[in-house]
Amino acid sequence: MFILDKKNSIANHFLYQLRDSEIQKDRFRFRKNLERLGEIMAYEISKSLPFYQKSIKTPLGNSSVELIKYQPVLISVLRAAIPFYQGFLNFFDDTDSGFIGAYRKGETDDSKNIEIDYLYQAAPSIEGREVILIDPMLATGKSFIKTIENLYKNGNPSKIHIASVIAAPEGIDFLQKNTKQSVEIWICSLDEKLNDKSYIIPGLGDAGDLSFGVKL
Ligand SMILES: O=P(O)(O)OC[C@H]1O[C@H](OP(=O)(O)OP(=O)(O)O)[C@H](O)[C@@H]1O
Ligand SMILES: O=c1cc[nH]c(=O)[nH]1
Ligand SMILES: [Mg+2]
Repeated sequence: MFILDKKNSIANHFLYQLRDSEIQKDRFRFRKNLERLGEIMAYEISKSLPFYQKSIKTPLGNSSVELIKYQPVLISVLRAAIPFYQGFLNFFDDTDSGFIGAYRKGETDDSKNIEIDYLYQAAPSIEGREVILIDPMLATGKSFIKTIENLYKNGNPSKIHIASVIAAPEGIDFLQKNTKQSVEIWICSLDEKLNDKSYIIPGLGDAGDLSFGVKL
């Protein structure tokens, strides 16, 4: 598992602004910081992808470069993923994307009752491809598991990456126990625990609501 804030960097500033209960009220800045972390995580994940050598003709001579063989398919779990996903798309600018409409039902009950309503899936073939599942919050892990189960209808991926901003240990555990294929987990920060409503503590609150307003 890769955890971005294990090493100090400018990303700490973006995480700080996302978490701070006053600064996060600036919705534009909140979305922008998610997007910036999406770009940073895309960069980190890119280092793990297969590369091939390509020669280049400059106006003055010849050079060569290593390029990514196949850009990974990006899967965005609506709605909170939209700004974080945009960061990935800024870097993997020519790849295929898929969109999942999922949300946690029964958020006011205790965590065991949380179920995921899976309303919409529009995704390309993922057969033999590397896939990055993108959602800024990894709480119980149920949204990711539901997404993975349904995505297999679109083929067997060569590799699944999970990219999140803040994760709870309970969610990481749930993911590792409930995936038939091993998944590579990339997060910006690992928090303490879930509360009795399955919100991440200390977390940042509700990422979807902070980005777009409270949904009914
Ligand atoms: O790990 P889990 O317990 O499944 O929780 C994480 C999910 O909760 C949030 O979405 P939410 O259901 O609030 O929908 P939203 O994006 O519309 O706000 C978040 O964006 C994840 O999709
Ligand atoms: O803490 C949490 C848990 C799920 N979804 C969020 O937006 N925040
Ligand atoms: Mg939400």
